[in-house]
Order: sequence, then structure tokens, then C-alpha cells
Amino acid sequence: MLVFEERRRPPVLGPVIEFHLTKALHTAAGPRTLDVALSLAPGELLALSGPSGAGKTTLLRMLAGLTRPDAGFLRVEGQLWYDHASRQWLPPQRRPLGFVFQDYALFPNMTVRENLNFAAEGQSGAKQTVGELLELLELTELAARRPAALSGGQQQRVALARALACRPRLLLLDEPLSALDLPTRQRLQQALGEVHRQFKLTTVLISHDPAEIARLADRVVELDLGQVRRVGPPVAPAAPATVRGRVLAVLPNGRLRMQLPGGTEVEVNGVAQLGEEIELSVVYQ
Ligand SMILES: Nc1ncnc2c1ncn2[C@@H]1O[C@H](COP(=O)(O)OP(=O)(O)OP(=O)(O)O)[C@@H](O)[C@H]1O
Repeated sequence: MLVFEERRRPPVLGPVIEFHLTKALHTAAGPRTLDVALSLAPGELLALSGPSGAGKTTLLRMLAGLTRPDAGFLRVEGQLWYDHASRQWLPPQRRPLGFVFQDYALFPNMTVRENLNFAAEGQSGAKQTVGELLELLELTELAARRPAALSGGQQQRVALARALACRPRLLLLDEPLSALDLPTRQRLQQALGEVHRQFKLTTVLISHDPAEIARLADRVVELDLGQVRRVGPPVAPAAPATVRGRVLAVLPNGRLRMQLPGGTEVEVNGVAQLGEEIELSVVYQ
């Protein structure tokens, strides 16, 4: 198994976040408890991954204050945003964070620039921030359009820009790039890494894409049925290697039983004669 050796050292930037949050979940598999305790280093980009229904969105919503935990605490830079024991609760509108949902929920009657202006309102240097964000996320040309006249990828860039327009310290992203084609996704991953650093953020990103996680995240938390299964460095997707294998049998279903160097036997699709040596592309995990 290949593990990313080069660890990006988080700069001392975004806020330190510590939490232990629990919540009863009503899942398709019956009642479960979401129970996650973590601390994030300043400037860290943490990925949350795991199967559908694991509790990733619920955890993000609890950090944002959009879903009430049952118990536990959430401390951001020493300030309690939630504490069950002392009944503290910072309402979502007072939490300095940006949130990009799966369905990016833009204001349909406002242009791109107006969507950003609305979010930046009341900030010092709001106009300049909006201009910078339009530039950074390649939206300047689209600033006068309304969301309905934008592609999915463009809307996602606006959603990200809008989340940043209020100059948050904490950025919460729920699969922000999932609906995009690969080239757009890769360009936006780069932009995301850039805004994370430039805006001095601590970021939590839900993603199912190992390549995206390996590219962007300092650490990954794998959740399953509300529980943490693994916390650690992202595992880089293994690159395919070319090896020579020998055909041991041509099976009745047309597939080939092959022997690889080292003696491993695999079944593959292909056309070859018994005993023939052919090249195969394999991924070791
Ligand atoms: N407020 C809530 N109270 C109780 N159960 C909930 C609540 N919100 C969601 N659930 C249930 O908890 C489980 C986890 O949901 P959640 O949306 O957090 O999963 P997820 O890991 O984000 O999944 P996906 O990858 O499909 O988005 C689901 O079975 C859901 O029905």
C-alpha cells in the first residue's frame, strides 16, 4: 500500500478546532450513534470520507450549528461554540464560517456579483474582497449573469466564492466538486487549495474521491455508521504498473486465468493462447 510520504506541514494560520460531538442517527440500518472526537491543527485541511449514510453531512452540519448535537462540545480557538454540559450554543449566523452544500443554493434572482456582495455586506473592504474572489475563481466574465445562466461547475465556483465572501476562518465543504467533469474538477481542486492557504482557513472537506483527498488534504477521517474507522494521512491512489503474465487457462466464459510475476493468479478479459505471455496493467493495493 502506498502512503503519501510528503506531508504538507499546516502553516500556523486558521483556527484550532476541537470537538467531541454525539448524535443519535436514524439510519436505514436502524438506530446508530454518531460519535466523533477530533482536533484540527491551525490551517489544516481535513477530509471526511466514508460510505453513504456514515454521518459525514450530519457532522458538518453540527459544526455549522445547523443540526443540534445530542451531547459533547465544540471549541474553536478557545471559544465554546457548543457545550452540552454548560448549555452553551452559538447560533449558526454568529459562527464565522463558510459552508458549501451539495446543492450550492445560490440566490436565483441575483447576479453572481450580487450573490457575493450580499455575503460580503458589512465587511471592511467588501468590494475588494468580491473583486479578488471573482478573479481567483475565474468568475469575472460571468459577474453579471444570474445562476440559471451558468453551468453546474460555474455555479459551484460561485457557491465557493460566496462562502468565502464573508472572510470566514473555517470552511466547510460538502462534496463541492462532485458534480464536475474531471478537467474542471482538477482546476477547481487547485483553486480550492489556493483559497484555503490565501484565506488562512481551517477546512473540513467531504469527499469520496481518493485522488482529490490525496491532492488536497493533510489528514483524512474515514467514518462508517457514525464511528471513526481511521484517522491518518491520505492514501495516494496507486499508479498502474505494467507487468508480463502467462496465460494458465482460457476459461469457458472467455476470460483468461493469468499468472503474474511472484506467482499471483488473476482472471482478466482478453484474447490470448494458452501459455502465451502478454502485458497487463495492474494496480497494487
Ligand atoms: N437530524 C438527523 N437526525 C437523525 N438522523 C439523521 C439526521 N440527519 C441525517 N440522519 C440520518 O443519519 C444517517 C447519516 O446521514 P448523513 O447525511 O450524515 O450521511 P453521509 O455520510 O453524509 O451520506 P452521503 O454520503 O450519502 O451524503 C442517514 O441514515 C440519515 O438518514
